[in-house]
Amino acid sequence: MSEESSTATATVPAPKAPAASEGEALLQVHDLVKHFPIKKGLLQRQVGAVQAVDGLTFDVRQGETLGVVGESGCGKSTMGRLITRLLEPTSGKITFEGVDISHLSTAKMRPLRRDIQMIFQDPYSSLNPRHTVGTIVGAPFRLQGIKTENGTKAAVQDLLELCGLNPEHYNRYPHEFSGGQRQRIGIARALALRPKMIVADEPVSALDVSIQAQVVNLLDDLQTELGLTYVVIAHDLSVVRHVSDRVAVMYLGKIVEIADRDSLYASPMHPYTNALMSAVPVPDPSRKQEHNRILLTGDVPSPVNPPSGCHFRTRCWKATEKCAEIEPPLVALKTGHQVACHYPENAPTDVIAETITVSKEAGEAVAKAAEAAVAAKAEETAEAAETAEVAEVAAAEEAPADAEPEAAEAAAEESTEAVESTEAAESTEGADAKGETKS
Ligand SMILES: Nc1ncnc2c1ncn2[C@@H]1O[C@H](COP(=O)(O)OP(=O)(O)OP(=O)(O)O)[C@@H](O)[C@H]1O
Repeated sequence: MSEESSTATATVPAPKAPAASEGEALLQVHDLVKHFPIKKGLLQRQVGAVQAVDGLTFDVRQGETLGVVGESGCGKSTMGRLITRLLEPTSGKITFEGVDISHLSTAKMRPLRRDIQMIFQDPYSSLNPRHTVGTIVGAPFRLQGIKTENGTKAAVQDLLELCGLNPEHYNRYPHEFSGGQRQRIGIARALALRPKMIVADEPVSALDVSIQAQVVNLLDDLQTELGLTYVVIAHDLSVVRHVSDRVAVMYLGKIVEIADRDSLYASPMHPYTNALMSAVPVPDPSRKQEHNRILLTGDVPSPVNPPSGCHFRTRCWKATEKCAEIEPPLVALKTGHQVACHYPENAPTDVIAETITVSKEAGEAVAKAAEAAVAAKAEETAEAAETAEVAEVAAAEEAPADAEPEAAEAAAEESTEAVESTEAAESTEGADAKGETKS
């Protein structure tokens, strides 16, 4: 970094002292679930749910980059929006620096928005075309009511410089920039309040390959310079390999494998991870012979009605009856290497026998719990159906809007989500089109 820019960055608020030391968990996620309700009919009764995220448990350590990979629709973006609290979780716990943020209200989340920021995939739709770069990057200061030493303009120009943009372009509009430059503007905006953690959802997939490397390198440099913690969501395994310290592989709302990058790439244990890895092209023709390509058949099943047991079993060449009956728990087969599979590959042989016993016991416990849950659910559904019927009759006879408690509740839930999501989008001033359409 030039002398000029290092002097300049001094006007931006100084980074807050990290509360967690190196290697300690900054973010802890426990059994996180997000089910989007599917509603039908005049009364908008819930007839099912998209199980986008279905029980995620993981940590993000101070200063590391956790890469999250998986096919389209497996719940990566939903996970990202949950941990930045752009979405309200259905259940589970999210702890940031020891504080439970799972169900914090919009007002209580506001100060925390300074610490957790998001970079969106599409630099074309995440920047307001009617605002100048100065307004876009300066928005977080305005929204949080922060006064900077030499004024917002100087702070914004420092941020532009930090992200490799010309500070003179302060008054330009997004359409005057290329895709890579726009993503840099998005990064500058995310950095404005010196966050501790940044969730980057497919930060380079909308960019040309030549530009991708520049943006990845910029993220790398900023991490070193500012001590940032990243969660990088991507479907490109080479990008994830380059940026990550640890990698989590997701399939249909669940983490199927999580490990240190080198361990995961050298000896992937879950058949799904193996299949993903084998799909990466090998540039060296002499190594092509030994490269066994695993072709996955079919599509990812619908998250509305996922397969029983192991979600991957319908596409897995190793699946047996056991996989349909018992959901494999995520267990550590090596230090720092967890996998959820009854028949893991590349696992140390001494731990396999042990794991099989553990997973059998855990599986039995899960099966028992599932049976109990099904019985409880059946009872609950019967009760709910009865209540709904009574409400429907009352609705038909008297005041229709007031007499449908379920629908009213669901609407309230949805509007809370919409408010949350709008507020969050505001905090970054990012009109993220995907979020707007989905939420
Ligand atoms: N607001 C929503 N309402 C209903 N379903 C949703 C909503 N948001 C996401 N989904 C569904 O949840 C599932 C997971 O979506 P998500 O976008 O998290 O997956 P992804 O792995 O990020 O995929 P992609 O890489 O294509 O964005 C999908 O089936 C999607 O259709």
